[in-house]
Amino acid sequence: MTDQVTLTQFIIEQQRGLPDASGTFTLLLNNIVTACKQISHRVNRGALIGVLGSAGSENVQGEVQKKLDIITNDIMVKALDWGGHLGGMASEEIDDPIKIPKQYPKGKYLVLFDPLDGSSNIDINLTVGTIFSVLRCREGVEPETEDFLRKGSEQVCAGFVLYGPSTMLVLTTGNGVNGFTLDQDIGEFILTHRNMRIPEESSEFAINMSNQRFWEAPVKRYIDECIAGQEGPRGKNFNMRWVASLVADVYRILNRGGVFLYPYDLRDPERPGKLRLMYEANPMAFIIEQAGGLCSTGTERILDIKPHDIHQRVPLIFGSKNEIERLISYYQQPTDN
Ligand SMILES: O=P(O)(O)OC[C@H]1O[C@](O)(COP(=O)(O)O)[C@@H](O)[C@@H]1O
Ligand SMILES: [Mg+2]
Ligand SMILES: [Mg+2]
Repeated sequence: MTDQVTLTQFIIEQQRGLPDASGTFTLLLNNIVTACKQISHRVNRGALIGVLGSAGSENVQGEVQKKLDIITNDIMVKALDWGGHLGGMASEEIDDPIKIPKQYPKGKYLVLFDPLDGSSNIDINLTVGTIFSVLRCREGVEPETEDFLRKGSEQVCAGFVLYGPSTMLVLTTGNGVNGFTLDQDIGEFILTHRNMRIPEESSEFAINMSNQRFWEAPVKRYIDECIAGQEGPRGKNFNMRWVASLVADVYRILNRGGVFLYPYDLRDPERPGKLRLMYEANPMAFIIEQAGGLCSTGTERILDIKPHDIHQRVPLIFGSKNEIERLISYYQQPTDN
């Protein structure tokens, strides 16, 4: 007997407290986790098994796909479709919702996922991840696109797996945020980071500075004030980090606080942001809020957005509570641009 708590034990323990729990959710999560272990293995083997590099194709958003974008998407779909707990799925890499094959039973959940987040980093051996969001669906009905288009506040579970120096799972079911580390020797995720909380104060920001000339006034002001440091209006020095893998930037902020911004910018006025609402912003917003942080577009809480498209993009600003409140207040003040 050991004091270690496995992910399965942790989930079963949590479900015991719920009156109408049937065990289906535990099975669903188990299948997601199995897929992520397979992905972890592929990412870790990398060049040894010939999975790096471009696939030479584009996804629905016109982005060049890496081989691993396609491989990880296939792993997720295969691990999830047969179990009888899903009504349907949606993936960053596939235009329309993915139907459950006729021979398999249909269940009461929908899963939306980004199978490989930060994939532009994969060939340079930096941290990447898998992000997922779970919604309820009408049972026994073939879900239409409309059934997926629900506010983030309706998520029943959200999580991400980080393929970094350690493989880690960060998870919320609406009852705080917990982190699990994959013990490669026994193939189990072990609870290592209980009840993760984002520090309310911070002096670290994350933004892609190369877009500076396209930012709107509130973002310019916030970043200028950070950079002005001790001599500026904030009266303290700030540090900057930008991994360009959302999963890694979120994980850092969960641990030591900070602010992440991928704001609306004027590069392409038709494009509302870079990151995708349904399988990037929503699951991360659920996790960030459950850990005591805030998540916004600058003018609206992410979890309150009524979606209109599975692949829609949003401005995304999140992190330590006091800093995000300050940023939101800048958006509320009249400016020149
Ligand atoms: O390259 P940029 O413009 O800095 O964007 C980085 C952002 O794009 C992403 O890589 C988008 O995710 P995908 O790799 O899943 O398309 C985020 O993980 C990251 O925060
Ligand atoms: Mg992504
Ligand atoms: Mg991706």
